[in-house]
Amino acid sequence: MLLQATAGFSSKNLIGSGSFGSVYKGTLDQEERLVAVKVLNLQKKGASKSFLAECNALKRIRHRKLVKLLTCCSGTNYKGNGFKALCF
Ligand SMILES: Nc1ncnc2c1ncn2[C@@H]1O[C@H](COP(=O)(O)OP(=O)(O)OP(=O)(O)O)[C@@H](O)[C@H]1O
Repeated sequence: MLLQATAGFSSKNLIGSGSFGSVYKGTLDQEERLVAVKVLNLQKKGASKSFLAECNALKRIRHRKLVKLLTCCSGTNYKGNGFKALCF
């Protein structure tokens, strides 16, 4: 779903990058909802920890000045490599 939403994590959809990953613009098909998808670079030391910390902190927070965390996604990709992403 996220692969489709971001046109295969295309560089055209890349919004920015931080210490632990890249953020892509995406559109969720069904609702045509515009989202930001942060894909963690699991090669970076501390990326998994950062993912968990961000999930845990943001799932509980609702604030008009903070983007809403829609979902967290953790698993393996089609190559069998770890994949972690946050969807805002
Ligand atoms: N929800 C979002 N909507 C739009 N752009 C975003 C969103 N989240 C992040 N970005 C863009 O992607 C960039 C990278 O974000 P990311 O959260 O990975 O790192 P950061 O918080 O900027 O830096 P660091 O990881 O070093 O603390 C941001 O600087 C911003 O330009």
